[in-house]
Amino acid sequence: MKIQEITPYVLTSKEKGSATWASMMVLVKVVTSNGMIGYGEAVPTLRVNTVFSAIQQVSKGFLGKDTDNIERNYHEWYKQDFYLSRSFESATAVSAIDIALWDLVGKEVGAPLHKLLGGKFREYVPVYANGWYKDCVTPEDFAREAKNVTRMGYKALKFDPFGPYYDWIDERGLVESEERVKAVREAVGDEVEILIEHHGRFNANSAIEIAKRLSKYRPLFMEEPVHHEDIEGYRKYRAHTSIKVAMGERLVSLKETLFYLREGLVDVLQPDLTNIGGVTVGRKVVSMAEAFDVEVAFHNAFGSIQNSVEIQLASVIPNLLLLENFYDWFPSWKRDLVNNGTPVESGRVKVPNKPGIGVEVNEKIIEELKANPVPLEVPEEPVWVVGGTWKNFK
Ligand SMILES: O=C(O)[C@H](O)[C@@H](O)[C@H](O)[C@H](O)CO
Ligand SMILES: [Mg+2]
Repeated sequence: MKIQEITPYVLTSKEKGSATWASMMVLVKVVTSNGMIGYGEAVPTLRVNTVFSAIQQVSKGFLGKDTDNIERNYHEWYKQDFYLSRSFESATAVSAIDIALWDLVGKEVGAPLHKLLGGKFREYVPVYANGWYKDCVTPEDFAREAKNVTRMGYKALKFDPFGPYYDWIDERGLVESEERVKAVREAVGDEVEILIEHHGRFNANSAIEIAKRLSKYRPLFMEEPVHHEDIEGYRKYRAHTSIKVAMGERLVSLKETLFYLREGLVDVLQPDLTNIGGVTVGRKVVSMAEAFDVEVAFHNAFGSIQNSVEIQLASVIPNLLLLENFYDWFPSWKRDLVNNGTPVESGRVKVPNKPGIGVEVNEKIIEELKANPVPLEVPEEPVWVVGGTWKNFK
């Protein structure tokens, strides 16, 4: 099949998601010469505008190509772009198109991705909850909502307990963060896993202090304890802590990932198929992690196409730890965007057997919610913060 049209869409509505960027989706629709349709998804963040135009640019490299040659098509873009390894916009654009191509090939042969990728390793993908702590500030707020998450059947949940602290944290911040984590541990009991999100925002000294205070609550992992590119910070953190480190959502290539694995900086890799290079690069990255004895917990914070394709890849790999899940905290239109939903039951998702990425898109929602890409406002609370938590409680 020849690639005939590639169309990006920005979807948004008044209904708020768990964070500013969680209220949007950047969708890519690919149509072939024989009228088949595949869908992919790109990352929004504050770059909705530039990602939208990156998709238009990257499309020029894919139009007229054959959907049978997914690997070669990716490589062709790698060759053309020159700055791909340095451009988040190009990486997410090519990822979205790649996901749509895998969707198309699955639909063409009538097989779900898991079948094309080696077959199911598991029928159910274990997930952890994120996005559940909107507007939580006090320990009581966190405890109440965490309890609710466990009542919904989740066995693992992630949260960022650090309020507005950035770069460094003082005694007051350490005390407040600890009170929140303690409250959550007490609310969920010993058997539910707690994952601590730092959003890559501390210097190593502060992150190490945090680890000292929080280790006793047995977090499953500490996510992005230091700034993403702070290699020396990661090394220092590793030298002073024994707690597991998770990272990877901002990685944009196979070889960038190799660096973190080979340096021994990561225990749990968190690749995101919507910026690592789609399924084509994503499947290599998770196999490489397997060889390093590193588990995988896919980053999955944006929309229902990302969620669907990640369920497929998560179902086939032996080294899966968990898949991130916002599904229950999506604005409702993100759930409605796909016809056959992927609900979470008892902390896991049943792997769909429908062709391609395993879901069908409801085009009516696209027509209703498509919007012109416009530069986003930059509010005091950064877009990556779960809404209403960028506050101190005392
Ligand atoms: O691991 C993650 O999920 C990310 O770091 C973020 O994507 C956030 O948690 C998100 O900002 C909340 O919407
Ligand atoms: Mg994160």
